[in-house]
Amino acid sequence: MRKNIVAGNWKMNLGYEDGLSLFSEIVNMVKDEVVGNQEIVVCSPFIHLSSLSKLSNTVTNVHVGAQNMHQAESGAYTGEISGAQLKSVGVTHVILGHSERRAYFGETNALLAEKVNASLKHGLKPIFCIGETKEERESGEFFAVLKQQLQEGVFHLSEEEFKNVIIAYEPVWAIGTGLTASPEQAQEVHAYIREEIAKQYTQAIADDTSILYGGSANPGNAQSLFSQKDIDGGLIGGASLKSRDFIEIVKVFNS
Ligand SMILES: O=C(CO)COP(=O)(O)O
Repeated sequence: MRKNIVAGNWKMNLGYEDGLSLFSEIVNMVKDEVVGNQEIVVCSPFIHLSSLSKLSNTVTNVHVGAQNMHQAESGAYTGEISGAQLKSVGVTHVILGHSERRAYFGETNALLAEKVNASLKHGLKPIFCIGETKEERESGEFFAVLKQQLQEGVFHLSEEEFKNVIIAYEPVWAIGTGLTASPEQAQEVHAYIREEIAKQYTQAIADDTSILYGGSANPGNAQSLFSQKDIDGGLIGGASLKSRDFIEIVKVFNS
């Protein structure tokens, strides 16, 4: 059975104390209000990770993730962070291939494949993001774009390795824009992704892969998105910075 996962991506927001306060609120709300088997992953800036990971030890279903990592083990890579370093502070997940990393930092599928390998080597679960731009959606070529991102980014993995991968579909045109993919549009893509995984690996592996939706998800639209058959959770940006909004999204999986 695949897991329902709600992950928050804080992006480059929150000072140290503000991040700790938000996370403490989330942990307390999870203890009081979350009753399902859903997993929660908070992906914070690096400065918070060590402290959040300690706080997360008080609840079993809350995990801490990074938003990026370098593909090398260690060495002269000024300003970068390695999988081993993340692991050493208790991080369990890492977002890789976010469209902001692809667009602003030139991350290619080939580089991301190396980062995916490095994350798995250190026992970190990659939340691998794929998504098309507005132009790619309008031109109708978006399925081909998504397929290429999967093929070059994660489909080189063995079955055993791929079982640790979480996929996030984040249409670039829906990120931070207030424009959300309709539940039907998102479902169509999620079903396509699952089909491609089944073709590459097996139906059983495809059925067990959690595929998250990201892009202007909020407490008002989460229910209709998450009720779609192939949408197993969300990768939440803006709404993950407010504990109440984030927890209401998490609670969609309470029933
Ligand atoms: O990029 C996102 C999560 O990774 C989505 O951001 P928003 O939820 O702010 O649109």
